Amino acid sequence: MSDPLRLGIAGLGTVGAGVVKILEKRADLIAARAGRPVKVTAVSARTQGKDRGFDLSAYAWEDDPVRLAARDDVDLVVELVGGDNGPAKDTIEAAIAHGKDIVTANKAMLALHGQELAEAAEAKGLCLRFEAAVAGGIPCVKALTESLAGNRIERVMGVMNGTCNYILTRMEDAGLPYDTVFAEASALGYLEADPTLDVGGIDAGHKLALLASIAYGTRVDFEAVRLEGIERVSIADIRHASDMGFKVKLLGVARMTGRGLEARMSPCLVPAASPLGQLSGATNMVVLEGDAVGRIVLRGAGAGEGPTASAVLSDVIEIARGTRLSTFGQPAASLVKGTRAQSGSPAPYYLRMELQDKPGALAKVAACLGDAGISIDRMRQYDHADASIAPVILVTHKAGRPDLDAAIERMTETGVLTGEPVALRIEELDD
Ligand SMILES: NC(=O)C1=CN([C@@H]2O[C@H](COP(=O)(O)OP(=O)(O)OC[C@H]3O[C@@H](n4cnc5c(N)ncnc54)[C@H](O)[C@@H]3O)[C@@H](O)[C@H]2O)C=CC1
Ligand SMILES: N[C@@H](CC=O)C(=O)O
Ligand code: NA
Repeated sequence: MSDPLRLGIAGLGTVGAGVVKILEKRADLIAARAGRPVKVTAVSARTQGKDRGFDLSAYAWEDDPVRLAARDDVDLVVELVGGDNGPAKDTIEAAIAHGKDIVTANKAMLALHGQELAEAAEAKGLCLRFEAAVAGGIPCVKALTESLAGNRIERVMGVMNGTCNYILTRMEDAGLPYDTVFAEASALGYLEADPTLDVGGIDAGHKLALLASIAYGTRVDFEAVRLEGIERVSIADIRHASDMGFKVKLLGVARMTGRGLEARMSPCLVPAASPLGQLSGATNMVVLEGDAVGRIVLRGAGAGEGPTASAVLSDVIEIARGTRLSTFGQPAASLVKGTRAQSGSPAPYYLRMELQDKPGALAKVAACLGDAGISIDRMRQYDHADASIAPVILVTHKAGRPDLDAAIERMTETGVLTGEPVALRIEELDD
């Protein structure tokens, strides 16, 4: 058997500890599949004296992950420190400077700095791989990069933040308001240290930006992703959506249009009976559509020790086998700067608003939509405890988002609204 591949693991938290445990438990199986042993030689974390479920004394210790990346007995650096800058980025840069391949799960850093890091690594003939960074255990990066390499990718879609999907499905199942379920998610340890990353759609936006780069051969452009979080989705929206045969999902969609790259991560209504509509709890789903293959639906755990470590190991074993793939499926230097589509394709929208309950209020709202060229498909006024307020649900025919935003602005100017309307796109999955 060939020489071992020697790993330096930076970060021994949920994912890093999971990687070490699988490498210890499945050493023979991994060696057989890789054609050579895969061994951890050195590790780094903030605290050394902590029980992580394995014997740390078997590995050399470094306080500083940058020093770990420079060690002569490390061939491949596994970056599991996290954060879009600071020690994680320093570690990867040090690995590149010292000629080491890199595997990371760090979507935030790659979404912001992936282009420069991939170019720097590839300029030195090194691999920088990131299967765990997108939808954790779901092998969507490899599916796009390898299995679907012969396709023109028509659309990439998905639910890529388990925390948001947990919150939305729990609100529906238990009939609980957003704030209560958010507190539950926090108590369960689901939320990132900065919860806005989850509920603001940022974490999922990072993941979509990475998949879009592979799918369309464009430089990673997180700024191109139009982001909207789930904070304003209410139990009322979830119930109304359900009455109409829809579920509310934080949905990411990327597609290349004649107007440029359309990429958005926002709460949308999707048909309840579709695979995306059926997705419950913290599970993720990635839907890939290729011109030759058609639609592929991948469903599984997007986070957690085992699933994320599984994805990290898929990259480690790929490199151990001698397979050397570009980070984004083609040389990073050949990725083009994509044009950003200024707005998404037209779609029907669900609108919930509260009006002053007085003559002519609804007519003014309808006129604002009509003036913006938006036609109403369905409308419903429902009961409210406060008799001075009239809550209204509207579903529009297909409309462009800029037109809808202009109409909402004009509605606000009329003074008949008692709060900011909620507008949710109804995603047409089969067009
Ligand atoms: N936890 C999960 O389910 C998933 C995590 N990821 C990504 O994997 C990466 C790691 O995540 P977790 O394991 O959850 O994080 P964690 O917070 O559990 O662990 C981070 C580790 O890095 C170490 N660390 C932090 N700063 C350090 C420094 N300056 N020097 C040395 N060590 C330092 C900590 O001591 C800890 O061992 C992140 O980029 C995260 O976004 C991706 C998918 C899922
Ligand atoms: N916060 C993320 C964790 C994995 O990326 C999520 O909820 O999906
Ligand atoms: Na993945």
